[in-house]
Amino acid sequence: MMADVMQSDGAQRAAGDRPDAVDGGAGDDRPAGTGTGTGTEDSAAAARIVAIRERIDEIDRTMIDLWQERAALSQQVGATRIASGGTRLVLSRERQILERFREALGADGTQLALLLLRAGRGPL
Ligand SMILES: O=C(O)C(=O)C[C@]1(C(=O)O)C=C[C@@H](O)C=C1
Repeated sequence: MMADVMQSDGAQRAAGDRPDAVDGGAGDDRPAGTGTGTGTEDSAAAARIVAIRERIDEIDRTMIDLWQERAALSQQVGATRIASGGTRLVLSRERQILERFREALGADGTQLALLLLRAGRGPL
């Protein structure tokens, strides 16, 4: 939550008039730790945000677990291949993965897949 902004005429700007304001950002001059941290002073909206955030946090935990599992599996594949005299990388496979993420998520998918690949096999 941000404190309402006092205008030069002494009026306070309404919450809906500052959609670009940032809770905890540069213009937020309230003491640290005050407010609900939801970005709104409307209690019903704040409660809904807190409820939705529970699922967001659950999704984030799952994604972190999956990220770590994938990296470990990728390292196992690499170690298996190198131990058998094979190559460290298989670029044709990496291209398939990059394409899969690009098709599903667009340009951000490509960036995500690059990070995912680096987490497993290390930097190129
Ligand atoms: O599938 C493989 O062959 C892997 O080694 C795994 C992986 C990946 O993280 O997906 C990592 C490195 C390779 O260049 C290609 C793909």
